[in-house]
Amino acid sequence: MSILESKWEELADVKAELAERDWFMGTSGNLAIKVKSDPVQFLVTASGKDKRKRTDEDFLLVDQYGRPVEETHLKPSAETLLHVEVYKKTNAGCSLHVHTIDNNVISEVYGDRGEVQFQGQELIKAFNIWEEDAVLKIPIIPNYAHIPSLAKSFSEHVKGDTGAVLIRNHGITVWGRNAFEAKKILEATEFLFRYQLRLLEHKPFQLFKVV
Ligand SMILES: CSCCC(=O)C(=O)COP(=O)(O)O
Ligand SMILES: [Zn+2]
Repeated sequence: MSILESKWEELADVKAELAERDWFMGTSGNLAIKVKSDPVQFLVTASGKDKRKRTDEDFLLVDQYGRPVEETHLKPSAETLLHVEVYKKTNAGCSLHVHTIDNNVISEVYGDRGEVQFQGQELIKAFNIWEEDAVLKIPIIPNYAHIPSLAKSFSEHVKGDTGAVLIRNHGITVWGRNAFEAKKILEATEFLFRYQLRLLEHKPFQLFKVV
C-alpha cells in the first residue's frame, strides 16, 4: 500500500469514528492528514459532502497552499486554509474540524473573553500538560465569513504540534502530531465542554470562576 493509500485509510477511519459520534451534522466538518513534507501535501475532505458517508471521493490531495495537486471535479473543503496554517506553522500530521452543540455553546458563553480555561481536570493531560494546577486555555476567535480572514485570525493561535481553537458559533479545529493524537485532543475538548456545561447547570457561579 502506498503512503497516499495508507493516509487515505487512516483519515477515512477517523472520519467514520467521528461520524459515529454524530459530529458531522448538516454536511459540517472537515478533516485533513499530511501525506508529505517539503513541500507539504495533505489530503483534505471534499467540500459540501455528507461526511458520514464513506466514498472514493471523500478526500483530495492538495498542496501547501490548499490547491488540488491534480485536475479534479472535487472542491477542497471551504475551510482548507485553516488546515494550511496548521501544516505551515507546525509539524502536526492531522487536523480535524467539527461543529457540535457543546462546542458552539461554550464558544458563545466564553466568546467575549476570547478563551475558555480548564484547571484541575484530569483530561487536560490529553494536551500533554502534566504540571500540578496547570491551566488549559482554548482560544475563541470570531467567525469571519471571509475564510482568509478566519485563517489569519486562527493562525495567530497555531503554536505547537498539538492544539485547539474554537470558532465562535461555528466549531472547533484541533491538530496533533498524528491522527490518533488529533482525535484524542478532539475527544478531550468535547469532554471538557460537556463537563463545563453540566457544571454550569448545577453551579451557575462556575461561569465566573473559570476565567
Ligand atoms: C454546512 S456547514 C458550513 C461550512 C462549514 O463550516 C464546514 O465545516 C463544512 O464545509 P466544507 O466545505 O468543508 O464541507
Ligand atoms: Zn466549519
